[in-house]
Amino acid sequence: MALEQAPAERGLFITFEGIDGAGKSSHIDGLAHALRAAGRTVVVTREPGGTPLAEKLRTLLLHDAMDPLTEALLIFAGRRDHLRCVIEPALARGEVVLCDRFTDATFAYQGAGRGFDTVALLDLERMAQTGLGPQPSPMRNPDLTLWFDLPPAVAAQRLAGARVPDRFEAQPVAFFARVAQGYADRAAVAPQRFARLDAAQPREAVWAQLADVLVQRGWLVPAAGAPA
Ligand SMILES: Nc1ncnc2c1ncn2[C@@H]1O[C@H](COP(=O)(O)OP(=O)(O)O)[C@@H](O)[C@H]1O
Ligand SMILES: Cc1cn([C@H]2C[C@H](O)[C@@H](COP(=O)(O)OP(=O)(O)O)O2)c(=O)[nH]c1=O
Repeated sequence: MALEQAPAERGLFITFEGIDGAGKSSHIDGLAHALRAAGRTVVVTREPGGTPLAEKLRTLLLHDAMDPLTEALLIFAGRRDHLRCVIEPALARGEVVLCDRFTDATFAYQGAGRGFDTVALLDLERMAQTGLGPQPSPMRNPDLTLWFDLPPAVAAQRLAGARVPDRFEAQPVAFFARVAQGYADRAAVAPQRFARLDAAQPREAVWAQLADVLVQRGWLVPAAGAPA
């Protein structure tokens, strides 16, 4: 779908979520390109990571064994640094932040996947995502979460042979079934924020769904002659 300039200029925080292999990374650059073509300044970033400190934590998280609380604390420590150093400043400048995974991944992987206490995660979420600027402000949450929903067996097939698995990707399909349910649970409590994409469709069809979500929100408009 071809897209052209949209009027909105406030900062936008858009996250990409789904189990490993769901197809998130395949579409982030495409959306960045479409938004830039529409006149927006776009920051593409990821979690765990996104700052020098948080990237160091990412390396530890993806490769070193640790207990569940340590894992959760490192994830939120990196997230706060990422929010303070990258995400909040970009949003304050009116830019679009596209982030490959954010807090929903923590509820899905550490909470549903590993069975870590969800109430503790809610506390950590509140602590890490508030008090980020000089003025009191509500907890920072994404404006939109693009949820790439794909059956775990299909994701496993797509990933087989595609790349060397990290500590999370090496988990069995049953783990990803719990993670997928974790995403579904998060989506159920924030239906306005979540947009579910049927990620089992071919790449072009997934992109068409994604672009349509942005068009429906008024953040992109279809170019003249392009399908609405
Ligand atoms: N819609 C699709 N249909 C088939 N294969 C896909 C599709 N989207 C992505 N892939 C492939 O699946 C694998 C995982 O995609 P990727 O975008 O890296 O997923 P993620 O970032 O969610 O882990 C890659 O080999 C990619 O080329
Ligand atoms: C953000 C986040 C990621 N993860 C996991 C999910 C992924 O398996 C892994 C790395 O995420 P990701 O960057 O999506 O990996 P890749 O680019 O290799 O697909 O970290 C968590 O367990 N909790 C979190 O809060």
